Amino acid sequence: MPGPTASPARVRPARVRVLSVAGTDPTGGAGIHADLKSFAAHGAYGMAVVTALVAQNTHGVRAVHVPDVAFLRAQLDAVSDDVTVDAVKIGMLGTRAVADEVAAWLARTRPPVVVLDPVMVATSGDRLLDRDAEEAVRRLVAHADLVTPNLPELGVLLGEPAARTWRAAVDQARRLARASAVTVLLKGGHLDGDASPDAVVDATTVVELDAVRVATTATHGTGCSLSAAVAALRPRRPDWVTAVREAKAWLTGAIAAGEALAVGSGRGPVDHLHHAATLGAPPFGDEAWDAVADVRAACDDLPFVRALADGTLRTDAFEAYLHQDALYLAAYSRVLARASELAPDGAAQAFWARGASRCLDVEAELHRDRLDRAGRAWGGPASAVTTGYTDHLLAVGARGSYAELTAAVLPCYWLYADIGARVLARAGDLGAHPYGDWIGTYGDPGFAAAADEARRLTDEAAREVGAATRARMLAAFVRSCEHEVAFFDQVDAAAPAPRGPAALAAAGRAAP
Ligand SMILES: Nc1ncnc2c1ncn2[C@@H]1O[C@H](COP(=O)(O)OP(=O)(O)O)[C@@H](O)[C@H]1O
Ligand SMILES: Cc1ncc(COP(=O)(O)OP(=O)(O)O)c(N)n1
Repeated sequence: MPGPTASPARVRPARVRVLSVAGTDPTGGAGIHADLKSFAAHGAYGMAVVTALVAQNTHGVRAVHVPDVAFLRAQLDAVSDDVTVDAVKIGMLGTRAVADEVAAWLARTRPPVVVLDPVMVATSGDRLLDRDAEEAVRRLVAHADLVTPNLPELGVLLGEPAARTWRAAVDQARRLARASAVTVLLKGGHLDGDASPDAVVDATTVVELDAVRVATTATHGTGCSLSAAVAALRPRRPDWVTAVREAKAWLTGAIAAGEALAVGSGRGPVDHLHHAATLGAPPFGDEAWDAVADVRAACDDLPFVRALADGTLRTDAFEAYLHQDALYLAAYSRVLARASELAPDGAAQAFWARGASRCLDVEAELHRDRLDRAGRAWGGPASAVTTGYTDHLLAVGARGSYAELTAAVLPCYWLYADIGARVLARAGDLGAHPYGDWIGTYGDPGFAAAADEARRLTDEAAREVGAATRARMLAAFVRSCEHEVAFFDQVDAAAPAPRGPAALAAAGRAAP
């Protein structure tokens, strides 16, 4: 019977509400304990229903007690009668009766996201699922959206021997995905070698996620922690691949930090909160802005910026700058499109996509309204400075995470708007100014609002990353600010006028 306090659908919750249905680990490395830490590490509100009480530690399992299924049902119903569940992660089930009870509850309640970690045998070799329950777990796959087997578990789900190679395992995962209409997160932790790849496999596609194997003893509960992280992320991420990629990057960091916890003398747990150094840290934007105080101060004294503001900049120097700006914007548009592709939600995706489109409009305007009218052949190559900047952005886009990319693209919004505001203030009467119409665009409230939103999205992304990624964000931001300054400085406003890109090339400043 629905309880009187069921959450009203119209209230938008501050956090996603994620339920773990799993066994216990009193040393806190696996089972519901690991799941709840993973949920918290990803900003979710965690809940737990216990399927089995397990006396275990970092060396192995000593005893398992499975309470009566009527009590399991009471726990499950107590949650779902009262709380809106945004995602469920299912772990250790223990017995056939438990697996069937959970399947019946899923059929009744139909949670929007169901992740099934088909836990069968702990890495210590201890069984966590009765042999006669394997068929019940196979039936449970039909209720799941994502199933996360390791290599031996995948074999059992198919009723086949475990794959001995990664290729054979991917083939098995594809067959399971097709037969059960489920997405499979195939985990490669049991492979030999230097890599620990995973793959997200559905009926038509295989996306392999590479990772180096961390040399460590801290791998207890890795499978629990990964599936819980994916369940916590999926309601806020556009697809499984995005959620898994993010969860796996986090898990690799958690594994690397695990031994430092010094928990137990066997195979120890991972550090779920390895990114805790960034919890409670100031907003990324505040830290980043302080870090580039020198760079910002240097901007106002650049000959180009001074000459632009006081109107003494030569026309052809200004046009050479605009030509490079047009080339830059074409590449920057692609980088913003990549940010849109990686964005965690629809609003961020739309924001970066609008930015990408706007860059192309501005690039076209530059040619239509200024460069083509100037009558010179502005078709030459990007300068070394422009290429250096765009290569940096494209590299972060190709290799970095969403958070790093937001930090790399932010200076083009924020630092540019900041410099522009001071040029505008120094320029005086724009009607009498030779570049008044251009400088006037620095006061565009639409651009200021876009810069604010880019900063807000970057702060938001920074709140979800660990210390190492935040450091890479800062490095990417500082590097982009340095490129912004070099970009303004590439046309020497004081020297005899360069004749467009050909002159820049002749001076040894253009890209080959
Ligand atoms: N030493 C390691 N270094 C990096 N990643 C690892 C390591 N061991 C396991 N993983 C990762 O941990 C996750 C759990 O993998 P696996 O050990 O295969 O599952 P389970 O814990 O269910 O047996 C996977 O993402 C896997 O790639
Ligand atoms: C209660 C409980 N559930 C699951 C496991 C298995 O954990 P897993 O993440 O698969 O990793 P290992 O600990 O087996 O490496 C468990 N031990 N206890």
